Amino acid sequence: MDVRELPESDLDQALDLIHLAFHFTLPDKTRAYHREMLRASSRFAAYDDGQLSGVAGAHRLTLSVPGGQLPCAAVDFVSVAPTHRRRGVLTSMMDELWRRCAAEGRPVACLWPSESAIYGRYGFGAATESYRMELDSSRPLALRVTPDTRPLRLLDPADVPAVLGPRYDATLPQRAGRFTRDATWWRRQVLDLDGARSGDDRDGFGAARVVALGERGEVPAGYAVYRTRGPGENRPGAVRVEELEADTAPVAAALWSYLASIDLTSTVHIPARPADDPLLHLVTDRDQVRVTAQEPSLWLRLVDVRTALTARSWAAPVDLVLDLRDTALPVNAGRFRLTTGPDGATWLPTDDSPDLSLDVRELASCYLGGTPLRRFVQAGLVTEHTPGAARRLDAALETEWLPFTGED
Ligand SMILES: CC(=O)SCCNC(=O)CCNC(=O)[C@H](O)C(C)(C)COP(=O)(O)OP(=O)(O)OC[C@H]1O[C@@H](n2cnc3c(N)ncnc32)[C@H](O)[C@@H]1OP(=O)(O)O
Repeated sequence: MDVRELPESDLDQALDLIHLAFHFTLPDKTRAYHREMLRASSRFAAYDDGQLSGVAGAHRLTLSVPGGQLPCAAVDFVSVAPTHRRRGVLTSMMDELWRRCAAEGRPVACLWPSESAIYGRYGFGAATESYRMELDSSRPLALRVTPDTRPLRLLDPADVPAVLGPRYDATLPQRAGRFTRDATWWRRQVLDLDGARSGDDRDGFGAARVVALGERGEVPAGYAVYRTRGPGENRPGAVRVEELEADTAPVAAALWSYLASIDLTSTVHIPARPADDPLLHLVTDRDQVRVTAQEPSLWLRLVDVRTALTARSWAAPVDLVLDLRDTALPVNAGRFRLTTGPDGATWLPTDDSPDLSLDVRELASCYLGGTPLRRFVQAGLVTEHTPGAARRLDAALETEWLPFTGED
């Protein structure tokens, strides 16, 4: 299997393969959108005797991590021809991904798997979690916090990147697991203004609306991106909240009150919120909000473990020896002393006996401050040789807010 750069001349053939593998029949504008995304990515393909049999691309994104940001390969489009499955094509393409990450200086890679069973073997671990929620808005939303009384206004979608871009950027240090955005990303990925991303298939929900809170001319103290669907024969009118940011609890209270009181709607669908969303505590009647699913969202791979560990900030000092397994990228494996402090961390090879033995996959799951390492000790996946070592490492990894990735 020959894995190499996917040339521009093979883009259409690669799209055919992607749409075949994912069972997609898409309108022309969505195909054109996929083509542009694939063309702009770090793209590569597997050829069997000259025949295209696998394809993958990595978007060149920047991921927020605790205390900073890292260049990230956001893996997408992974497709293997049904005639070539389970012959190691994906494994060969992953090896190409590691080479590209090293060449492009991307210490981390991430993805949303189509199936959770696929990527753990390559050292990816679920690093952020999201809650799917539903709010019953058939009755007034009662809250325990008085909503901020500053005005709400609907933004013209064309103004959103300029008005909300800086506001969104300000959230990056607060929550790990997010991507930096440019104006195109706002327009196409977040707002889907031309319907190309969704292919206009939005389950009856209309165009993106954006409501912002704050005085005109000021950076909004909060905003929500949402869509609405009027009542139908067998279903009530509904609001779908795609993104919501608020500086304070009263700002969040004002935005949720607005979303729960839109005429001709009686349900608010909330597909993805952080597990520590204050909404769950703001409501007077907790039964008014139901968590309908709790699911992993972003899967992370520490491709260059040393760079990743030394790039993030740490909440507490530790001095621990970790015995790290990494079968897909043995260059990371071995015994290392992790020393953290207010000025950062060092990760140095050592012969000292380990306090913890773990796989790079579990380290990735803990890296953004999501799942505590103790959970993996309890699950028998991480070995704690020194009692209390996992608890100490958890204290150092902890972040004020849980990591969250709202977009896929
Ligand atoms: C980020 C994204 O783009 S996610 C999208 C992934 N793509 C899809 O789901 C599209 C449809 N599926 C496909 O194209 C292919 O089946 C792929 C890409 C999932 C797998 O490609 P393959 O070339 O068949 O994988 P490959 O042969 O390298 O398999 C390597 C190992 O992973 C395992 N594996 C592969 N796919 C799966 C799966 N869906 N579930 C569980 N295990 C899997 C194989 O059994 C093999 O295990 P082994 O090493 O123990 O023998």
